[in-house]
Amino acid sequence: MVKICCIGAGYVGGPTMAIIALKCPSVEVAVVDISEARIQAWNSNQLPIYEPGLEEVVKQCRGRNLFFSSAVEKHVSEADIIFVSVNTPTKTRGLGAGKAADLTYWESAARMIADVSKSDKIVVEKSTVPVKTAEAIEKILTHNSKGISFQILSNPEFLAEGTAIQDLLSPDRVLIGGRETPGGSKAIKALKDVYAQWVPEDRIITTNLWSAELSKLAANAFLAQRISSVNAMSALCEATGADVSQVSHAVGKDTRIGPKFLNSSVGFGGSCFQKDILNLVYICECNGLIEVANYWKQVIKVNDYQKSRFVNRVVASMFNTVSGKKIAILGFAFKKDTGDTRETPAIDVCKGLLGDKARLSIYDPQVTKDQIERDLSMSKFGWDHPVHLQLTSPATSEQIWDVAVDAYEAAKNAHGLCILTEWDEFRKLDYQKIFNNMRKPAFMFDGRNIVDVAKLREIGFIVYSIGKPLDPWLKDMPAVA
Ligand SMILES: NC(=O)C1=CN([C@@H]2O[C@H](COP(=O)(O)OP(=O)(O)OC[C@H]3O[C@@H](n4cnc5c(N)ncnc54)[C@H](O)[C@@H]3O)[C@@H](O)[C@H]2O)C=CC1
Ligand SMILES: O=C(O)[C@H]1O[C@H](OP(=O)(O)OP(=O)(O)OC[C@H]2O[C@@H](n3ccc(=O)[nH]c3=O)[C@H](O)[C@@H]2O)[C@H](O)[C@@H](O)[C@@H]1O
Repeated sequence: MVKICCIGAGYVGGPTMAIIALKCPSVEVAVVDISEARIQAWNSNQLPIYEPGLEEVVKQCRGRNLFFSSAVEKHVSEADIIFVSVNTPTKTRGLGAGKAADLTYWESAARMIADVSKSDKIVVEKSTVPVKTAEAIEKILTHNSKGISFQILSNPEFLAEGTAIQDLLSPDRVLIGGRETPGGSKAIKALKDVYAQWVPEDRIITTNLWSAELSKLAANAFLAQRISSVNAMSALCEATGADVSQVSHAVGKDTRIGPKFLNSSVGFGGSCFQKDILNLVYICECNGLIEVANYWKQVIKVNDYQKSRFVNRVVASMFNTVSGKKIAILGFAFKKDTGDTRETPAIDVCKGLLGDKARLSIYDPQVTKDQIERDLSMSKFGWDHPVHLQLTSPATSEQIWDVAVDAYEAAKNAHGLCILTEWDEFRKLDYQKIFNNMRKPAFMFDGRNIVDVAKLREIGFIVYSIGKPLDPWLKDMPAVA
């Protein structure tokens, strides 16, 4: 029986291994983590992450051929194939701080694999890593290898949160990179055999190691670039009276461009886009490719611009001050159908409004108060470390934000309402009821373009919706970041 061990029981390790266990009943899969709490949660009825469809898959396989354990060394030493899916945060100190990937967790996992292995292993990079990481990992593994053979493969993950199960069951492609040697080819075949249990052969792409590592960074950079492109257009739409949804639709009809990923928003969030582009920028700089680095840097600059543009719109519309005013924040997760808040644009928007002394009432169907508290007190990039190693600054004594049980409570007596996540339930709210219980004039700032602007204006709201023709009220308000 093939034994697989995955180091890192997170958003990638957990769901990916659950699907492998589901589709390969003859493979034994152990998912291990240094965080005891996370492993306990995976073994409980309250999984540590929210992902539609995940619970059913875990329940079906857990205890059969899927195991969650904190006995890291035991499972690593017994495995034939070891996936490494640990955090690869942005460095906060030293060389490359603010850009380069911090490979501390990866390196410690690799050293541990080298220490405890007694038989040949295939080690799979599942985490997103800088191109050429495999070379460094190989050195760590083969130094002191006691005659054991290690084959390194790059098998980056392309799942998106909220649709992880679907993405894993029916991936656009599975990418496997390996050494162009007989040993490398054998390892690639072994991993390919696992995926081939459910992924059609023509969707399993094999490449050399460096192409696989770089393709992952490139894919995320291209995706984020599309969002920054449409968001840049949204600012121009507001200035000219064009409607960004109409522009996206018209542009996306070109089959060479395609309709996906063209929704204008308050900015992209999530654990990877920014981190991976910063990493790409750093790699370009290290290779002396300054123009290329600057090109990709601009994707992040536009994203930051979009978030501050939104905050400025809110403040400028409300007579240039939100001091002491209650503002409802609907949605805190970085996208719908996930409880994940890593790099969510809501953090920057909330911090921007709190900086102008607003009082916030936050509601998100999947994000807890504790999480919001951590996010609003955490330093930049602090979140991307195992939970027990995260540093937060002490909460402010004067708490100027709170969490509401639902959207109606959040909006009660509020001056304004900001939609920051596109949860389906926000489309179906009784906006007349919300309007009746708000201060007047009542403002709606839709950062996700999900409300019916005409209907809300009919009710009496002053509406700002990203990239849409401006409300007459907003036309005279200077709000460019
Ligand atoms: N979240 C996502 O949607 C995607 C993430 N990725 C990449 O996958 C990697 C992992 O991301 P997530 O799963 O989101 O992170 P995560 O933070 O949810 O999970 C990482 C886990 O690794 C554990 N860990 C860290 N060092 C360890 C060690 N030495 N031994 C055992 N466990 C250790 C942590 O405790 C944590 O539970 C990152 O490189 C990320 O860029 C790639 C595609 C999608
Ligand atoms: O490497 C990763 O971590 C993953 O990053 C993204 O997945 P994810 O961040 O989970 O979610 P996306 O659906 O890509 O959304 C990212 C952000 O962009 C925003 N977005 C997305 C699409 C769009 O049209 N407009 C837009 O603003 C979302 O609201 C969200 O804040 C990629 O889609 C995955 O392929 C990749 O594996």
